[in-house]
Amino acid sequence: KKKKLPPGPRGLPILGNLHMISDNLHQDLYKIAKKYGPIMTIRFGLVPVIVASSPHAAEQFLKNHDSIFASRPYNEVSQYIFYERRNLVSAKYGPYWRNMRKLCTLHLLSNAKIHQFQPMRKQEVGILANFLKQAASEGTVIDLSAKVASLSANMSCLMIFGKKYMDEDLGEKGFKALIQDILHIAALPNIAEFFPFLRVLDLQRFTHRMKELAQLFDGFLERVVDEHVIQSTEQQKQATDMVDTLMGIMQSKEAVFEFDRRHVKAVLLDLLIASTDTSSTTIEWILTELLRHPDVMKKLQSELEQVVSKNRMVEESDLENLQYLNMVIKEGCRLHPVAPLLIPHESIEDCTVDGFHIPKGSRLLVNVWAIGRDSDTWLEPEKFKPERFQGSNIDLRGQNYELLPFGSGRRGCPGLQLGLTIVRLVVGQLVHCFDWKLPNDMLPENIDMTEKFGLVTARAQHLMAIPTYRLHMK
Ligand code: HEM
Repeated sequence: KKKKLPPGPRGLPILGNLHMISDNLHQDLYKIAKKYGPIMTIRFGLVPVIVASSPHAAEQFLKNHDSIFASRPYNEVSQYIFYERRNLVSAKYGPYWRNMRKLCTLHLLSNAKIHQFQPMRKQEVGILANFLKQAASEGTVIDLSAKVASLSANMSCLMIFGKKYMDEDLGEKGFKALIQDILHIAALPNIAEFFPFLRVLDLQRFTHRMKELAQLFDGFLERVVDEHVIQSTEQQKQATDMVDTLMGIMQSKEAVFEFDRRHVKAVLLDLLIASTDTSSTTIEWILTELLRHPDVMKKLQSELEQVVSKNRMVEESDLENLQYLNMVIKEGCRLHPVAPLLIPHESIEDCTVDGFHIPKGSRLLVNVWAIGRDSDTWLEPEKFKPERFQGSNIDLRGQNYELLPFGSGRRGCPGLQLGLTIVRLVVGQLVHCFDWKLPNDMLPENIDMTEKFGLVTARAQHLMAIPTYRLHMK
């Protein structure tokens, strides 16, 4: 008896459904799923891809069959750039991933570690606020996307490497553009992966670019690690940043698995790439929605006035008391999950989901962008309305399958607590300290909302706005 695969559009010979895919993969899959249903199959070349597009489907894969779908597919980016998959993000499901994940959650992303970097976050957000205060007095238009990206890169560098690195420190294109290059290239369909026999031709010049990026980042990470080795021998310093922590683990030989300099570099690169653009892009989209909805901005400012007062800035200790801010963030993440298809998962054995046969080695994409727009789940899904979370216990930590900006289950984001703290603090501070106006009398409804798809999907156009300082403090 033939096993029943999930339905899907008929593919072309060899190409499969690749011809149906444009620049915004998540949007294309959303449209295709409307016809074929919340669990569907498409083919990228020779590779079967299962797409989950409803809360129920997400729960099936990420909870009920979590251990079967907890692996990651092979890809050339992790092979070339992430030290032959020695990082956490692209490690296969198994003992190596389990040990790595434990190491990261226990030593690098624990609550104690997050707390340790709190003064640094306060200082960096303070520096940005001072810059904006000056710009406000001069009526300058601010490139908010660029400012938030720099803030996030600075916070990531200070936490991971112990110091800030500037764009000039990495290649001609600069630090932030190169991180975006990795995220972009990692998300694009790579012909060499779908048609292994075409690999040698490198038709898209991806392999060439990956090797270039790998060399640039490796040179940079070598320098960072060397600097730390010199400092630790000269000053006997305590572990203060994540490089110190990882070097300490490497030297103590306490890791129960092979852990050498390549592993240290792979984890450092993982943390840098996983933390920088995710946080800044989430903030960028939420600020965009606030500028598009002045009434929501006003309501949030009034909450901030009540809880914090206009006599001081927002502190991290205020965050728990800012209920409306939390609703704004949930609503922003519902409409703009920055990883719209999560990171691809892969099944490690055959299984049956909702009566459909899913063969071993299938790629799984969970379209959380589509789930956030599911009209069976959300009332008026296209509208930005934080009030929909009033009195609701839907949270974004992975227990509620209608809202999964951080994924869920074994491969869910281990940096959730840190990422959420940064997003809440920065959005809260920028809205509390400043009123924001669009340049050239632009109307809120005219803000361009085009997306640029990548592993992290950002605004295609930078967000520009003019601040006015609004606190009573000098
Ligand atoms: C707002 C900020 C962030 C968002 C929205 C976010 C989102 C995500 C998503 C959607 C995944 C994939 C889940 C899956 O495949 O099922 C993920 C994985 C991951 N994230 Fe985050 N993330 C954020 C911040 C961070 C931070 C700050 C760090 C660390 C410093 C981090 C580290 C990781 C790692 C290491 C993984 C891979 C986990 C694994 O494969 O086992 N993330 N994140």
